[in-house]
Amino acid sequence: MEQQWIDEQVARRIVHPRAKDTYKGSFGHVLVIGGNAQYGGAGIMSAGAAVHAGAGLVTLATRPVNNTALHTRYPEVMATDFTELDTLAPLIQSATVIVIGPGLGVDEQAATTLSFTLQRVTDEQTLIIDGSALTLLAGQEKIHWPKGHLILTPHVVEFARLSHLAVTAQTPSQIQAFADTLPKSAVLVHKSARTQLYVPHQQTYWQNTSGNPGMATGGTGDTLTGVIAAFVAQFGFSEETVAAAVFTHSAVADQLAQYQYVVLPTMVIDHLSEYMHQLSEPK
Ligand SMILES: NC(=O)C1=CN([C@@H]2O[C@H](COP(=O)(O)OP(=O)(O)OC[C@H]3O[C@@H](n4cnc5c(N)ncnc54)[C@H](O)[C@@H]3O)[C@@H](O)[C@H]2O)[C@@H](O)CC1
Ligand SMILES: Nc1ncnc2c1ncn2[C@@H]1O[C@H](COP(=O)(O)OP(=O)(O)O)[C@@H](O)[C@H]1O
Ligand SMILES: [Mg+2]
Repeated sequence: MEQQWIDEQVARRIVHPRAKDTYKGSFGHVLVIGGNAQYGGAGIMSAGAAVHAGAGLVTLATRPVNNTALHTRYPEVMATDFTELDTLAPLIQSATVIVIGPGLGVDEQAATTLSFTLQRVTDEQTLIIDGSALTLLAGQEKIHWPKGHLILTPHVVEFARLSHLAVTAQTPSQIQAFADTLPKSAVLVHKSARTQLYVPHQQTYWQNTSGNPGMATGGTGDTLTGVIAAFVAQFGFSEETVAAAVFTHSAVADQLAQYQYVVLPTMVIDHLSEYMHQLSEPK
C-alpha cells in the first residue's frame, strides 16, 4: 500500500483565521456522550478538548455525579444525563458532531444509550465512535453502522475486538481490508505510537508524523475525540480535517515534551488554542 504523511502542511491547510462576522453558531455544536460514574474524566476531557479546539457549543451527556467536576474545570460545557433519553433525543437532533464512547462503560445503560443514538444520527451529521462504544459494538453479532459521516478511533486492542485481527496482524493491508467493510463516508483512525488513518477503498493510507511517548497516559485518546469533533464542527467533515486534528493533538504534545517527561491530556487541552493560532498565522 502507498503511504502519505500527516504533517504540519495538512494542518495548515485546514486551520485558518476566523472570519470577523461569525458567532458561536458558526462553529458547530458538539455533543459528547460519555463519562459514567467510574470514568467521568473521559467525558470531561473529550468535552473540554472540544471547547479548547474551537467548537461553538459543547454539551456533555454524562452521569450527574460528574457535573460539579465538569463545571469546575470547563463551565463552558452544558451538561445532561446520558440515561435521560427524552432529554437526549433533541440534543442528538441538533448536534453537528456527536462523540460517543469515552468513558461510557459497557453496562446495560451504556448499551441502551448507544443504540438510541445510532438510530437517530442523520446523513448530515458526523458521529465519532470511541472507547467503550467500540467495545460494545464489537460484541454485537453484526454491526449496523449508522447513517452520516462516521469516524472510528480505536486503539489497537479496540481494533482487535472489532476486526478480530490480533495486534501483530494489524498491517496496513489488513487494516485497509477492514476499512473497506465500513460505509463509504467513514474514516478509520487506527491509534498507536504510529497513528494511521484509513478511508474505505483507497490505495493510500495516512501516517501521522507527530506524537511522543510522553502521551502514554489514560485520557489522551479521550482528548483526541474532542479535538476531532471540534475540527469537523468548524472546518467541515473530510479525511483531511480528521488528519489535521490527529496531527494537531500530537503536535501540541510534542511541543510540551520538549520540556516535560510526561504530557498530560489536560495539558494538551490547555495548549490547543495557542497552537491552532500558530497554525492559522503565516509562517
Ligand atoms: N480518566 C478516565 O476517565 C479514563 C477513562 N478511560 C475510558 O475507559 C474505558 C476503557 O478503555 P481502556 O482503553 O482503558 O480499556 P480497554 O479494555 O478498551 O483496553 C485496554 C487494553 O488495551 C491495551 N492497549 C491500548 N493501546 C495499546 C497499544 N498501543 N499497544 C498495546 N496495547 C494497547 C491496554 O494496555 C489494555 O490492555 C473507555 O471508555 C475509555 O474512554 C480511559 O481512557 C482511561 C482514562
Ligand atoms: N508512545 C506514543 N507515541 C505517540 N502517541 C501515543 C503514544 N502512546 C499513546 N499515544 C497516543 O495516545 C492516545 C491513546 O489513546 P487511547 O488508548 O484511546 O487512550 P485513552 O482511552 O486512555 O484516552 C492515541 O492518540 C495514541 O496515538
Ligand atoms: Mg481510548
